[in-house]
Amino acid sequence: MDKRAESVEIRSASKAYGAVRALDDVSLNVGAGEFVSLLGPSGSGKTTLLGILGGFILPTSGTILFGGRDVTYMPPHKRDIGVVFQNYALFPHMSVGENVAFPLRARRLPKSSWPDKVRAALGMVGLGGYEERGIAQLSGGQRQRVALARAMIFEPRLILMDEPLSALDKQLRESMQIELRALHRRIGATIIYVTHDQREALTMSDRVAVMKDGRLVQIDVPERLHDHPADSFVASFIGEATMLPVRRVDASSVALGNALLRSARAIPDGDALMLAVHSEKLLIDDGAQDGACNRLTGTVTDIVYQGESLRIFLALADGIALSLRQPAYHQAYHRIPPLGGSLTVTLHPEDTIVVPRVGD
Ligand SMILES: Nc1ncnc2c1ncn2[C@@H]1O[C@H](COP(=O)(O)OP(=O)(O)OP(=O)(O)O)[C@@H](O)[C@H]1O
Repeated sequence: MDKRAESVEIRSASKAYGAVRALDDVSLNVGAGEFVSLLGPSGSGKTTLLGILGGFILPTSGTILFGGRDVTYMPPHKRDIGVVFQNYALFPHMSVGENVAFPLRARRLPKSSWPDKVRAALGMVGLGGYEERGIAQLSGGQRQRVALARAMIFEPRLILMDEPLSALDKQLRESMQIELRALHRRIGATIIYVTHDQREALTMSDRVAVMKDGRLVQIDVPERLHDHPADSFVASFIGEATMLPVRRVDASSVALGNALLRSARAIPDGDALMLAVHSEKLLIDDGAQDGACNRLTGTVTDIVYQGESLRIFLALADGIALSLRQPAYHQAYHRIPPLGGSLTVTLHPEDTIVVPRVGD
C-alpha cells in the first residue's frame, strides 16, 4: 500500500432526511491512491456521500472505514483529509501564503516549518512566488489553485473534491482537468471527486461511480462505463448516444424498426430493451469495413458544423433518427451527400450496445 494514500471503504451507507432518502444503501471500496469520481445528475446523492466521508454529515446507517479504521463518527478535523469545494472558501483578507498555511496553523505546526511547506504546495499548483499576493488580485483559476494548495499542504492521504472546477470557463476547466490528473499522479493521494460532468469524470478518473436517486448504479473504469453501460440510464448519461427501443430476436440479434442488427455482446433478457448508438461508432460505409458490420441506410436530414467535427443527422426508412460524427477535414466533405441524399452507415457488432430500459 502506498504510504501517502488511504483506502476508503463505504459499507451500506444510507442517509434519510425525513421521507427523502438522499443516500440509499451505498457500498463502495476505493483503493489507496485511486482517483474515483462520483457522477450523477442533480439530487443523486453525490454531495451527501462526500459529506459523510468528510464527517460533515452523519449517516443514518452504515460504516465508513479509512485504511481499515472505523471513522463513521470521527469529527472532520480528526480525519486528516484535504477538502476542496466549488466556492474555494478562501479568506479574502489574507494573502495567498496565509491562506495556504491555514491548515498548518489549525494543526499547530511550528511556524518555522510553514514557509517551506507553503512554497512547496504553491509550486505544486504552478503558483510559485505568489505568497504575498492578495486573493482579490487572482483570477478564478488561480484561486482554485490556491484552494488546491491549501488542501494539499499537510500532505493528506485522502482528498475530497466537490465540483471544484465548475465555476471556471470551459477552456480553463479542461486544462485544470489535465493538471489535476498529473497532480494526482505526483502526490499519490486517494482522491474522491464529485461532478455532474461526465466528460470531466471520464478524463480524470481511474474509476467512475454513477449515482442515481441516492443509489450507486455502476462503478467501472471509464472505457467500460462508456462502452459497457449497465442500463439505459448509464448509457444515456455517458457519452453521446442515441437511445432507440429495440426488440430481442435471439441471443445475438435485435430488431430496430425494419432492420435486423447483430450484436457480439449478450443481449439481455426481457422486453424493455434499448439500443445505445454512440455517434462516433457509426461509420460511413466506404466498402472498407468488416463484412460482419450492421448496415443502416437513411436520408441525410441535417449537417451541423461544430468546429472539429461535423454531426450528420439521418432518418431511416421507418422514420428512426440517428446521428454520426465525422472529423471535419477536407476529404470528409466528399463522403457526405447533400441534404436529402442517401447515406449508408455501419455499426460493428462489437459496438452494438443493447441495455435494459430503466425509468429516468
Ligand atoms: N439537508 C437536507 N435536508 C433535506 N434534504 C436534503 C438535504 N441535503 C440533501 N437533501 C436531498 O437529498 C438528495 C440528494 O442531495 P445531494 O445534495 O446529495 O445530491 P447531489 O447529487 O450532490 O446534487 P447536486 O449535484 O445538485 O449537488 C436530494 O433530493 C436533496 O434534495
